[in-house]
Amino acid sequence: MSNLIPAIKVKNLSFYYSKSKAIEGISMDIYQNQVTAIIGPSGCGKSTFIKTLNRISELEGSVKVEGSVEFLGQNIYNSRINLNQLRRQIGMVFQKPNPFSMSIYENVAYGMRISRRRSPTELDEIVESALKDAALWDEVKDKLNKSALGLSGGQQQRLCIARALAVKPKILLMDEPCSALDPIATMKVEELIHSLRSQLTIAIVTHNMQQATRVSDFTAFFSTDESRIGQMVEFGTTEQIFNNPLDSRTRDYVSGRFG
Ligand SMILES: Nc1ncnc2c1ncn2[C@@H]1O[C@H](COP(=O)(O)OP(=O)(O)OP(=O)(O)O)[C@@H](O)[C@H]1O
Repeated sequence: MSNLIPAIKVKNLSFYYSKSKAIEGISMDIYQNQVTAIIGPSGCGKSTFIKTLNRISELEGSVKVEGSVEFLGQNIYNSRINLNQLRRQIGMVFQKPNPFSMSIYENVAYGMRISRRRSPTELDEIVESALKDAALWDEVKDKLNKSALGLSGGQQQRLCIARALAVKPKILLMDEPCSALDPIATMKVEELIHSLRSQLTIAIVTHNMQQATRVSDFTAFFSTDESRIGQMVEFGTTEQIFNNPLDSRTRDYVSGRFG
């Protein structure tokens, strides 16, 4: 525990969609090379929270953020932050696989083509390595030029993970990455999360409590207050949150009594 280094430090973060406050006063650290799960009942702000960590939440239109998110010693809400660079360093995988309508190869190469010029050999190497890291290489190596839309849902999700990994992010945010997948595809993504931990830091939103216990080292439990605003109730090791929660609301949720 004592060797843990925060990759992201969230301080007193609140987020509003127009004038409506979705989350309030969240403070927590996301530790390097650890998997942190965000769990809680529907509508408590899990997706909103995770999307504030690379400022994807701003794509929702008129939004407001209070508090800070420190990454590499800077508040990412500082006006001088380069958003493209931030989102390369903090990548994201969404609930529904969203491959682009192009070849498998081009999906993975996409982020590198727009960041800087690379030789074809260099691109080939990065694409192969990202597909291997995403545990998809063996299944697609003979059809790299085929459309990504012809892959199964589980393969498409691993392709989206490969696409995110290709630009070498420091952090990977995953918003319910298995909710559209069958149990076998889910197991593959969970194994992948395990193996990626040595390379990067992962924050994952999940509705599935077994999944949180299987894949994460730390867990944050979110809930809403009486005015329906999301807040963090408890943060701890996954072992502690599930076996020895300190707050009665966490206890009720992890034991399946509500949510
Ligand atoms: N684009 C949006 N515009 C306005 N309000 C939104 C928007 N997205 C989410 N909200 C609201 O913000 C609150 C938190 O939603 P959010 O999707 O972050 O919760 P969640 O915990 O991820 O829910 P779920 O588990 O159902 O996905 C909800 O009240 C929701 O209605």
